[in-house]
Amino acid sequence: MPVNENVILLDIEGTITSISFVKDTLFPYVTRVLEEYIEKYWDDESFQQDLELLREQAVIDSNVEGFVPISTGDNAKKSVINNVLWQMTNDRKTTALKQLQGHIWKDGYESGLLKGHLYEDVLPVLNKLTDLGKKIYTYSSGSTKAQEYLFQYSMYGDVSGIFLKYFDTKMGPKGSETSYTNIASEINVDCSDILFLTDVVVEAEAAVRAGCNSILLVRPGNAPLDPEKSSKFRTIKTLHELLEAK
Ligand SMILES: CSCCC(=O)C(=O)COP(=O)(O)O
Ligand SMILES: [Mg+2]
Repeated sequence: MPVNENVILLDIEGTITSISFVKDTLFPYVTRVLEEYIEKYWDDESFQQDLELLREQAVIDSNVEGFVPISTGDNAKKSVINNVLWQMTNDRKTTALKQLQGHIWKDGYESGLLKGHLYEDVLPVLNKLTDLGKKIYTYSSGSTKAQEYLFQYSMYGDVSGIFLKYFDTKMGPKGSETSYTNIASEINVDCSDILFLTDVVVEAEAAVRAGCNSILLVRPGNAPLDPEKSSKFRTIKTLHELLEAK
């Protein structure tokens, strides 16, 4: 069997989806519609929950350099917009930002403006792995809703059925070992039965510290890997290599 582990846990951006789709399509979409979205949904319960998370995050962030506070009263909407834009400029992976982004992308996917990008090897290989009895999950900084929309409205149609469950930063940050033990206990397997695929060495290292195995993806447009730090890991260019004998 080319892959020993029974669980394949996939990072999204830089692993099965291009970084360019996230940075040049998804993020600019949020920047473009943010003001209109906040005006339209301000009083909705779903947005008020997102706002509560953003306010909680703002308390945590108050000492971060360049922090943009969220105010109450007349300036509240403007301050939320500025806080979100500040977080996005710094590519922060806070659960609060990611939850809001996921909700904003929903409209874009439903209107057909956004189509989730997947590298062409992803579906054939994941289908093959599923046929071999492997269980497929994702773990991304993007919220579980953002992940679900990306697969539901992908460039290949609705492919969400391939994935048994999506995990996000509610499991913990991707550079933290405990996030991987949390995921293992959520799906009731031992870490050693999980193969985590990612483009980021720090994430691979955290997964390995937790007892998982990890392989690095080298996709076009990814940041170059540090040769020394990445040398401990197998690197592959497409998922097809998972099906080849090692
Ligand atoms: C699920 S698509 C949105 C991706 C995103 O917002 C992000 O920050 C990428 O994180 P990843 O952990 O998939 O590299
Ligand atoms: Mg990634």
